Amino acid sequence: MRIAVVQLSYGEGADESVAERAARVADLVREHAPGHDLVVLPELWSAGGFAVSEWEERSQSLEGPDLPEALAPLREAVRGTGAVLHTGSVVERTAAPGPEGRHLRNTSVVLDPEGEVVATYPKIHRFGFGGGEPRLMEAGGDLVVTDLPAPADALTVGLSTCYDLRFPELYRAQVDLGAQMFVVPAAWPAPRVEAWRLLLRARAIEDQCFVVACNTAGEHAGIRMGGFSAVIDPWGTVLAEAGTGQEVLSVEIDPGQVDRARTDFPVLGDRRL
Ligand SMILES: NC(=O)CCC(=O)C(=O)O
Repeated sequence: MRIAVVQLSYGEGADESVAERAARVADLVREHAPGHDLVVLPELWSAGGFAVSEWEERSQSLEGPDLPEALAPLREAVRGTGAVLHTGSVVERTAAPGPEGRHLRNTSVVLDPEGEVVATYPKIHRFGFGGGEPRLMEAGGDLVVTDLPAPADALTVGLSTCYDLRFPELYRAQVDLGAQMFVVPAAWPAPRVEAWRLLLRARAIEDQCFVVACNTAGEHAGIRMGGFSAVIDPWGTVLAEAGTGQEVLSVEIDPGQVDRARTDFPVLGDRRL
């Protein structure tokens, strides 16, 4: 199974519109998706992970048959490449308010090779300590563990987003639902990037899963993003890691490694609840 991790940079076009940024990202998908089974983009690239004041204006509706402005060009880009596309996440605008009365969520969207939506995941743990996401967004309430369509169907995948990484019980719950690989889009800043690198490896080791993690690079809203996207195997070995700029990782993984690791070193069987 070959995976492409597209670590996007906000770079010089930090003030680009949603349409301009989506066109730029679609070009990257068109260029890099061929030859890959799964392509992964980072969290909130169309709205800006920390551009809180722009979230409302840049929010996207996922209701109805047509994809919104940020995702429609990606549908066109992935068609014909043969890859499944994890589009990272968007600021989703819902018609009905959620339990806390808000209309926004941080929602990941996965497209099949025809560009149809096959999975969504509203982020459960909101980052901001009372500001940012907890102030403006509803929290997701459901674990999402799913078998992606072919050709990315070799492993059962658990979806999570950025700050979720700090909550190991989420990942253990996903393992209990069958997860063999965690896909984690992120907008994780540079000052805490060593925590990001460590937690990615910890989740891989403790849950004996592949971790596919796609962070953002560059700077926006005065925050420098951390980069260091990575693909990590179930033993915690880093198979590939990006630097701090825009970069695309292309990594071949052996899906059989999950079952082999869990058989050869059956630590999950020693849990005491
Ligand atoms: N977008 C996020 O969830 C940021 C998380 C973060 O910066 C941290 O956990 O540290």
